[in-house]
Amino acid sequence: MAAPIVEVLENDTDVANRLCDIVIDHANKAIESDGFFAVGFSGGSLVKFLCAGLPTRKTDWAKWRIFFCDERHVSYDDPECTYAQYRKGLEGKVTLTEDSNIFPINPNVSVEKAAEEYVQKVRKVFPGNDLPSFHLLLLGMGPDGHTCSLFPGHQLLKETERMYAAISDSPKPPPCRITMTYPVINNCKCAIFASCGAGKADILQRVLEGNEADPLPAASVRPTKGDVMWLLDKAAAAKLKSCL
Ligand SMILES: O=C1O[C@H](COP(=O)(O)O)[C@@H](O)[C@H](O)[C@H]1O
Repeated sequence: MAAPIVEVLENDTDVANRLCDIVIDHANKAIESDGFFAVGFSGGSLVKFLCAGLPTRKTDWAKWRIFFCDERHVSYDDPECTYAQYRKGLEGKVTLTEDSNIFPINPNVSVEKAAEEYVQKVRKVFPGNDLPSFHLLLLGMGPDGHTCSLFPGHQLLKETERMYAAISDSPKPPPCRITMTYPVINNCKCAIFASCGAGKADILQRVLEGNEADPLPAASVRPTKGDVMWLLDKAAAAKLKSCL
């Protein structure tokens, strides 16, 4: 298991640019070697970072297979819907076709059923693989150390079987979501976190340097055969001893 790679950039614009450059590089290499690019998108600040820069770069969007690392169980017209946020941000710039190159959850069934259905969608893109290995997961981290919809102290941190699970008691609203779990997260080829702002500084220090006995959710993202990278702005990195 490789140690996390940490890059500190001047500000959030530089983080977004660097992130988009790296994503496109991974995408084009995966398309060349495997014929498709399986990527997990997160919500929150990642939406703005990716929508700003991805459309200006060259890639074959038809070969992308965009899944969600987590998603809120709300209708597509709800402003909390991550899928809708990406659609809005990329509209008119990138051709996104539902269940062809982008895979939303089904909000019209129960959250448990939506998680089960989503596993089937993932399986279709990785036929024959018991545990898919995404080319890239793009992750955010909340100020409590959560990533995806895996929250500190939640029982889903112990999930070992299902690759996506439902959560109905998310401490951050909305309460009902579906989320990737560690078995599939830590089977990815590469995971990249992008975190910006002074509000993340304390928790980042704990996640990256805390060596805690009961690690925060973001600290448990350690792909067994892949890399984990952190792209930070100076404000978020301000309390890292290794960056002083
Ligand atoms: O609720 C969520 O929050 C996390 C972190 O968001 P951020 O805005 O603090 O970067 C996000 O990664 C996740 O996808 C989302 O559902």
